[in-house]
Amino acid sequence: MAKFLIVEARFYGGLNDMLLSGARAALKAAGHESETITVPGALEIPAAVALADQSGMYDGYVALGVVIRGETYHFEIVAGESARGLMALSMDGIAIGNGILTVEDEAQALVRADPAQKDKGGEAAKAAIAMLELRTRLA
Ligand SMILES: Nc1c(NC[C@H](O)[C@H](O)[C@H](O)CO)[nH]c(=O)[nH]c1=O
Ligand SMILES: CC(=O)[C@@H](O)COP(=O)(O)O
Repeated sequence: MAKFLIVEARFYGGLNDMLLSGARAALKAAGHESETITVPGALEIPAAVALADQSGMYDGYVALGVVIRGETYHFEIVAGESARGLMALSMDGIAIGNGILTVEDEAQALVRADPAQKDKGGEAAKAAIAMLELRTRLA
């Protein structure tokens, strides 16, 4: 059994709840424990993962968030930089699954957050599990 930390940016409560449900279900189905922390937005997720990993308390991480395009360039920053930050941590050997939705509108987010539809929360959890297993095998 491994211990995962779910780091969620609760920008859209109902959508976040759906992502969280899918991620927790996937981790539990694989026999792993999980805890959840909340950060203000997707931009804060990579730093939260880095800080949590310094504690040595967790084996892997699942990043959950919803980024919906608005009127300005900020969407590109939030979507791109949160993904880049997670990728950098992943390249350092930290087992992470990226479940940050980057979508045009709430309808697209709903389909992807829903565990009964695209279940991106569960998908991110399964990716984190797979990367931890890979790291363990290659260690
Ligand atoms: N617009 C969205 C944000 N924006 C907030 C940023 O993530 C960040 O918290 C802020 O810029 C302060 O550093 N965050 C989301 O998760 N989703 C959005 O749609
Ligand atoms: C992704 C965002 O930061 C976005 O929701 C902000 O909206 P806006 O670009 O209209 O300020």
